[in-house]
Amino acid sequence: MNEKQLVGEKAVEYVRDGMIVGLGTGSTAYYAIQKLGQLVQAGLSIKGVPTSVQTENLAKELKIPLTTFTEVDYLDIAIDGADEVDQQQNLIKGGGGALLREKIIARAAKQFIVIADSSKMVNTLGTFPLPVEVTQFGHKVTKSHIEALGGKATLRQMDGEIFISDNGNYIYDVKFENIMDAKELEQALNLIPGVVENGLFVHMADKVITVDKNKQIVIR
Ligand SMILES: O=C[C@H](O)[C@H](O)[C@H](O)COP(=O)(O)O
Repeated sequence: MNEKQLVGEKAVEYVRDGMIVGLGTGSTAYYAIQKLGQLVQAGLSIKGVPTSVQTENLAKELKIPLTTFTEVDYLDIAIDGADEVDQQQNLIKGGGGALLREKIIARAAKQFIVIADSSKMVNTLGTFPLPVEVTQFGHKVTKSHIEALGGKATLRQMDGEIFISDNGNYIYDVKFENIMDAKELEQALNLIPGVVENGLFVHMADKVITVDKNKQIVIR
């Protein structure tokens, strides 16, 4: 079993009957959702809230019942991947472009469980360019304000076109040298008009499930 599957399936052990479950996005969350699909087929009763259209489609294929924030105002648990996890369990997320819905869902969850293979564990955040979701309107001006904070911003492209998020926004991937104060940067970015959200998740993870050098699961 690969590391992503190991951590993804481990996280599902925290899901109990009757829970409202935030369903993450990406190649690690995929394994958690697959496992949840199997458990639902075997009789587990849950309702999922997907963090992206991609995950919504996957959950529908697997016949996982879904709900929305018009019906619920909190979640019991959310399970999601990360692009980087530092030693304080702060995260960079959004490599798949789902950061906005992911952050709303993580914040609404009583328990936020992060699943990360060993390649995601870092001392300091910032090797992975930080995704910043911005409105299309005025995005070049917004970019210059983002870069004034010290990073180099690149407008995300996909298949030769500008990438558009599930919320209809653009994403800039911003390379900072080292992110020394994640909380300060998270707040400074979100104060810029035109920035909708950024991929820094500070003090949000309740548990990180990863794998050590001996391929043993580590929960911290
Ligand atoms: O927008 C995408 C999400 O933040 C993902 O959780 C993150 O990019 C990690 O994805 P993966 O598990 O595919 O590495």
